[in-house]
This record gives sequence, C-alpha cells and structure tokens, in this order.
Amino acid sequence: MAATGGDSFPRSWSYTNESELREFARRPTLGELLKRVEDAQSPDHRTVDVSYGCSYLAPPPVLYPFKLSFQNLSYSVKVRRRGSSLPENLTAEENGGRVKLLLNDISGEAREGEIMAVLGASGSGKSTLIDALADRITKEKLRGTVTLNDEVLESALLKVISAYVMQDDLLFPMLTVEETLMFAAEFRLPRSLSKSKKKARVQALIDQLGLTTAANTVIGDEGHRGVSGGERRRVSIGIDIIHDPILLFLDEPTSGLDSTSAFMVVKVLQRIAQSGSIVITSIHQPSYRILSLLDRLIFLSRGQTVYSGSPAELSDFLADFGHPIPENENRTEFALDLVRDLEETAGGTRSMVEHNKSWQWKNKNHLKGQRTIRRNSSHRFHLCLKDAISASISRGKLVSGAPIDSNRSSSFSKFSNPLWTEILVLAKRSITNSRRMPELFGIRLGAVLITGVILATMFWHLDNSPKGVKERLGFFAFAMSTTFYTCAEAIPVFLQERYIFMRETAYNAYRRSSYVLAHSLISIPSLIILSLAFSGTTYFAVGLAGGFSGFLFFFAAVLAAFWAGSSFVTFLSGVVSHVMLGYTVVVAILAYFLLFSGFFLSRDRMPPYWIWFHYMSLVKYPYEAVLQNEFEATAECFVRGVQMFDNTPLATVPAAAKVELLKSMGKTLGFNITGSTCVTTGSDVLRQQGITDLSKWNCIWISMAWGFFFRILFYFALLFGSKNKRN
Ligand SMILES: Nc1ncnc2c1ncn2[C@@H]1O[C@H](COP(=O)(O)OP(=O)(O)OP(=O)(O)O)[C@@H](O)[C@H]1O
Repeated sequence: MAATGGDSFPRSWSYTNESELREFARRPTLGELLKRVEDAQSPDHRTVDVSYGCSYLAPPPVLYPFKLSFQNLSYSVKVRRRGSSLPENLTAEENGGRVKLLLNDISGEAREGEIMAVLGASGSGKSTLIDALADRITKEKLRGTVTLNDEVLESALLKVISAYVMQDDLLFPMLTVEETLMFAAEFRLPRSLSKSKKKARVQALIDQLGLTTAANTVIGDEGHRGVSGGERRRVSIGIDIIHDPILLFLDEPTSGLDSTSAFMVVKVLQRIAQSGSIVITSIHQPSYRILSLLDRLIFLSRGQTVYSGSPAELSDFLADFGHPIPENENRTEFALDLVRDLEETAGGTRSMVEHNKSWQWKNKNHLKGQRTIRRNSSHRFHLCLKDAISASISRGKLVSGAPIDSNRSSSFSKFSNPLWTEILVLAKRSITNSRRMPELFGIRLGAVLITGVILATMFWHLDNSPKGVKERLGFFAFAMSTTFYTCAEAIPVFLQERYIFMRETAYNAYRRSSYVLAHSLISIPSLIILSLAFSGTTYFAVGLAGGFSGFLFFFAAVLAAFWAGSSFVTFLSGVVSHVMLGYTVVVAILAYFLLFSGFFLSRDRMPPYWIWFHYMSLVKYPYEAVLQNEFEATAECFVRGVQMFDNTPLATVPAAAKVELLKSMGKTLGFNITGSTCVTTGSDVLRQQGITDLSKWNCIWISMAWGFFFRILFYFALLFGSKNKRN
C-alpha cells in the first residue's frame, strides 16, 4: 500500500489488491487509527497509512477543520420555592410545574482555530451553556444535540479530547508553577512518553502561557505570597490543556483579573485555538482589546440567544435592530446595556430574540449560496470524526495520544497511567506540598505532645490502689478519645483538596481509587510519628504496666486508634462539604463513641437496644485493648482487704477496726480475709468493666479493620459524591 511518512498526516487513497480492499471494508476502531498515527510518529515506523476509515471511498481530502455544532439546546430545572420570581421565558406548562428554563432553544457552532465567547449579564445562562456543551449536564435533562463534525459526541470520547477550566483556581499552594504543570503532565500524559518529553511539553506550555518568569514561583495562598492572579489563572488553564485538547471550555477565565491580565489570558486562548483547537469561553464584559481576539459571540439573555455572530457584525445587527452603536462606544458594553434595558421592559428581550432569528436565517441563506459556489470550484471532503481526530493527533494534538488499549474494542483507555503510577505521582505531589507547609503537621504534632504532657503530669506515676484503678480507667478513656479528636484536623485538609480532586478526576487525570490509596499510604508515616509522640510522653510517666513489650502494645493500640480515627474523619470529609459542619458532626459522633465505649457504662449495664452502638464505637476497641494490656497479664493486686472500705462510709474507720470487720466477714463467708488479702486482681477489674468478649489483639485488629472499612467508604463517597455534573 502506498504511504506517505514523516510528521505530517500520512495519506493514501488508492488500494492495489483485494486484500487491501477487504481491509478497507472492515472499519477500524479509533484506537487502531490512533495506533497507526502513533506508529507513524515513531522513528521506527516512518511510513504508515491511516487513510482508511469512514472516508475510504473518497478522493484525497482537503481537510475540514473541527466544527462543534449545537442545535436547540434546552435545559430546565425544578424551582424549589413558590414565591421566587420566575423569568418570563417559561411556558405555561412549565410555569405550572414550577420549572425554570435555564437554556431555551440555543443553537450555534464553533470552529477550529476560533474562540467562541458566550456573553450576557450575570445569570443569563453563560455557565449553563458551557456546561451543556462540555457534557456537564446529565443527558436526560438536556434537550437538543451537540455534535462534533456532525457526529454526536460520546461522553468518554469527549473526556479524552476536551478540557474544562473552572472559574476558580484550584491549585496546590506550595508547588511552583513548573511543578504544578509537571504533575499535570505526569497525570495526563502517558507513561510511554519519556520524562524528558514531558518536561519539554511543560516548557513549551510555560512559554505558550507566558509564564517563563514565574516558572519557579510557588502558587501561593492567603498565607504565602505567590504568583499574581493572572498568572495563577494561566496555570489553571495550563493544567487542563497539558495534553493539548481539541476542545477547550472555560468558565469566566478573566473574571477578577485586571484588564492587562485578562487580555493576556485571552491572548493565550487565541494561541491555543490557533494551534488547532476550538475554544469556547464565557466572558462577562470583554474590553475592546479582548473583543478583537474573539471570533464568534453568543449573547444570552435569560437563557435565550439575543445575538449570535462575529464581533464585527454586531454593529450591523444592532443597527438593523434599530439601535445603532454610537461612535466611540464599546460594542459589547452597549449590547449588554441594551439587553439589560430590554429585560426590564414588559416584552423583555423577545423582540431581540426574534430579530436574531431572522438575522440568522438571512445569513444562513447567504452562506448557502456562497458554499454552493465554493463546492463547485474545489473538491472538498469532510472527514468523519474519528479520522479527523487521528489527523489532528498526527499534527501534534492530544499530546497524550490518548493511550490505546489495542486488546480491547474500546478505542481509548480512560486513564493515561496505570494505578501504581498514579499513586506514586499523587503521593509525591502531596508530600512535596506538605513538606513546604510543615506548620500543618507541626500543629498536629504539637497538639498531641501537649495533650500527652498534660496527661503525663496529671496522671503522674499512678499507684495500684482502688483509686489508682479508677484513675487508670479515666486516663485510658481520655487518651483513646484524644487520638480521635486530634484526627479532626483532616477535615479542612481534605476539603481544601476536594475541589482539586473533583476537577482532576472529572477529566480522568487519575482514578479515584488511586487517590484513596495514595491518601491512605501517605497518612501512615505521620500517624506513626503521632503515636510514638503520644505513647512516649504518657506511657512511662503514668507508670503503666508491662515494661517495654507493654509499651510496644500500647503504641500499637494508639496507632490503631489514630488509623481508625483518621479514616473515619477522612470518610466524613468526603461526605460533608463544609468545614464547620464537618467539625460539628465529627465532634458529636466522637462524643457518642466515647459515651458508648464502655467507660461510663459497662457493656453488661447498657440497655440491650443500645448494644449495637457499643459495638460501633471506634473508641471501644483501642480502649479495651489498652485496658487488657494494663490489667490482664499483671500479677498486681489492685484491692487488698483493708482497701475494700475505701470510697465507702467506712473509709474513715480506724485500720484496726477494719481488720476486725474483715475477720468477722471471713468467718461468715467461711474463709480467711486479712488486711493484706488480695480481693481484686487485674482480671477482676476487666470483668467489672465488662471487658470479656474480645482479646487485646482482636481489639487491635478490629480497630484496624474499621480504619480500612472507612477508607473503602471514603472511596464510595468520592465515587458517588463527585459526579461533577448538573442534574
Ligand atoms: N439548580 C438551579 N436551580 C434554579 N436556578 C438555577 C439553578 N442553576 C442555575 N440557576 C439559575 O440559572 C441562571 C443561569 O445561571 P448561570 O450560572 O448559567 O448564569 P451565568 O450567566 O453564568 O451567571 P454569572 O455570570 O453570574 O456566572 C441563573 O439565574 C441561576 O440562578
């Protein structure tokens, strides 16, 4: 088969034998097409044919650029409260059903190399339209069609070829610009791409984004000085375009920026578009300079299109509508003011919507005529979507090359890297970020050490008297619940990361399971340090029993408690999205765990209908473990004959009288009790506390198992709680 090689898109349109024809008749998957492109780009395979596919019967093509079309998009939501004012663009039926129409019959198209800007007043539906185009609205709710090169886009394919840049800059504050982009490259670019190529891609992107001077500056946050707002916004864009997507959606990328920074951001978007992408962005109020960079505009008013066309045609459109733009007036500002004025009139913007429709109709007919002339003069050819994507990749788009799983019929594998690579990269990123904010772990360690020292001094060298037993029980209950409370700090840490996680997983940067595993693994060293700090400060100072082996077990129990507690808090932070609410829930539940642990009320004294909660109490298991460690193996006696009267009205009776009392009690009972007879051993203490059902090691295993259980729940919370789509 004839083939052309090199870096350009190789084509061949003639087939020489029957087997080739048969080969053509079998349509390849997109994966196969991309594989051929990949092979074509590798030095060992300079000549590869990717020409076959949906265009096999056609003559050599003149490639059409990508064209994203959307037809009659409508999207409505149920309005919750009756009294709320509804916009007038509701049908009677919808109004009756208290439904608000956020998008009303929106159509348009955007082409490769162009920036399409969605404009409108606040609440006009800009973000909603971007969401609709970026497949961030559930399919059942969105009416109308979105096609790329006249083919309906599957969600999985869209995720691979597109990127969505959110309004907020969700970045790790202590990573530099270059590190941030490098981590994005490690997530999004396939492992088959060497480190040096990834670095080269990052450098190219830094240049493209105009971030060369800020490359080694940290992103920063409220507490740390970092890059400027405009630079931060460009880094956010860079993360999402690291793989050079074909479609780029942005929600208000210039909001909050000064005019120079905003212009630079849009300039970057223009460069991206010109590199062979379609850029669709919402912009609140573009300046004159920004307007000159935009290719198409869609003006929205209450979910309806009031103007759709180029910025240049806007003046003619408005003049035709009877509102010519005065000289020296910013076109978009004038249009926005006009729309706002119309919105306040009785008829609303209906007249402008209708005028736009007739304007579009006129334009369409005009273009049709032009196209007929062009069709006759040149032999144009329209590539099907899969071929077009292959061609685009061969021209250098989608740097990741959307790694191909050649063994499966599905053409794209969802993720660029295997699970273990994702875990490594996630762990590396998190450790790098945390290392530069040592105060976060320092505060936690400080809290544990201070608690340990307070406990050590409060319960200094406890004796083995009955009071000592009580004090030990109090120490253990408090110590074990403290470990849980100090875990609550995980809430803000994860909540801060939560939106970064949602952004990254929405476009398959990595698996949710990788995140959970990495999150769990990197928490272990810090939990070990905290456990050592707590056990070290308290164990010997309080005078607990068991020597060094007893200390090791105590450390293991504290570690199990930290593990279970941190897993529980991590799970809660995956469910609750507000810091204060998170703290309230954690503190309340941990208080109940302590209440039901068996310290205040032993298991055999609990009402039977609360026993289930006793077994669910995470404090129960480490508490029982350390109690058994303390009382089980020891030969110590905790209550001797005369001490039986402690804490009773007979406590003040003279010692000789107590001995006499013991003698007569012994006579009655039939055995000898002296002042030094041991009446309560360690096992008796455990029995009195109702600690009879589990061995100390089982308590530790169960504690650890709870930890794993909550990590699994955390995974499901992320899986179902971060869909990133509107309903
Ligand atoms: N779930 C919802 N329920 C009810 N109304 C909603 C819902 N989501 C969005 N809206 C409304 O839809 C309208 C369009 O919202 P959208 O966020 O798309 O506007 P926007 O033009 O992007 O605004 P801004 O420029 O302020 O970001 C707004 O009036 C908003 O209040």
